[in-house]
Amino acid sequence: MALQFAFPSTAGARRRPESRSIIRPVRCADDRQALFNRIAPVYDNLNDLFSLGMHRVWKRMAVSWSGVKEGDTVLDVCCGSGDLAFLLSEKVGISGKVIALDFSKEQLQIAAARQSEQSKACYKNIEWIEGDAVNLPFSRSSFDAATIGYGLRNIVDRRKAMEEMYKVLKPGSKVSILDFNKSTSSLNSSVQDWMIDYIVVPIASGYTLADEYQYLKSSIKEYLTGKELEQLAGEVGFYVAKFYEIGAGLMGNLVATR
Ligand SMILES: C[S@@+](CC[C@H](N)C(=O)[O-])C[C@H]1O[C@@H](n2cnc3c(N)ncnc32)[C@H](O)[C@@H]1O
Repeated sequence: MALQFAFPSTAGARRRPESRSIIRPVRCADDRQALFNRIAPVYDNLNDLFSLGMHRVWKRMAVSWSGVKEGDTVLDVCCGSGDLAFLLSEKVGISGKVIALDFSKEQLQIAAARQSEQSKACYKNIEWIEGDAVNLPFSRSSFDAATIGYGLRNIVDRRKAMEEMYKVLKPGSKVSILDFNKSTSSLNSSVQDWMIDYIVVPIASGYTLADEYQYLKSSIKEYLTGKELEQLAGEVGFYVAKFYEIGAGLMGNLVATR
């Protein structure tokens, strides 16, 4: 079902009345859905700030690794406010189609508002779908390529999400999975921890979102290493899976071919 949204008010972050010092454990899908709804108003600006704009480069790399071509029908899972979907639509052009799915209504509202502010014709063929990555509402073998940016780490049942992506991809097509790298290098993980503790969380606390961004650290610790991601993709049925470290090893991208 395509979502039709009115323009949301994105003027300023929605502030909660008081800052909380207790870190609420984020354990289940419902917690995560609420978390992504809460951070939606500031998510894009904070991404630019924390990565000094580099997330845009990594997302371009992820899209290019997906092997997307003009005229393709492609899927972006966990689309958030739409960065990867917009990049994909530039690749598929006006003869292609982008389906972008997320379970956060607020992220989707921002994505739809961004779409209506843009004049590029190709952006018109993005359809926003509210749905769950572990239960994709599409037929088997419907997509020529898929992406998922900073999404898989946040999904409780990652194997199911991988199975779902495998199911909806056409044979021979690829999924490109961009996320933080759960590095096996203690230097890399110390740098990630330091950046989260001393840059990300203090800035996020200015928006009363300290807990939400503190979750980043535990989510990386609970994520999979590049080797584990390759292994999971193989177990699910992808016949080639290759993990690339990018961003000085702080980020990683798995490319899996069905
Ligand atoms: C960190 S954001 C990434 C957004 C976007 N892909 C980007 O790279 O900017 C993660 C997104 O995944 C979505 N998400 C997490 N778990 C999900 C699930 N099970 N089904 C659908 N969306 C999910 C969240 O709502 C959120 O918008």
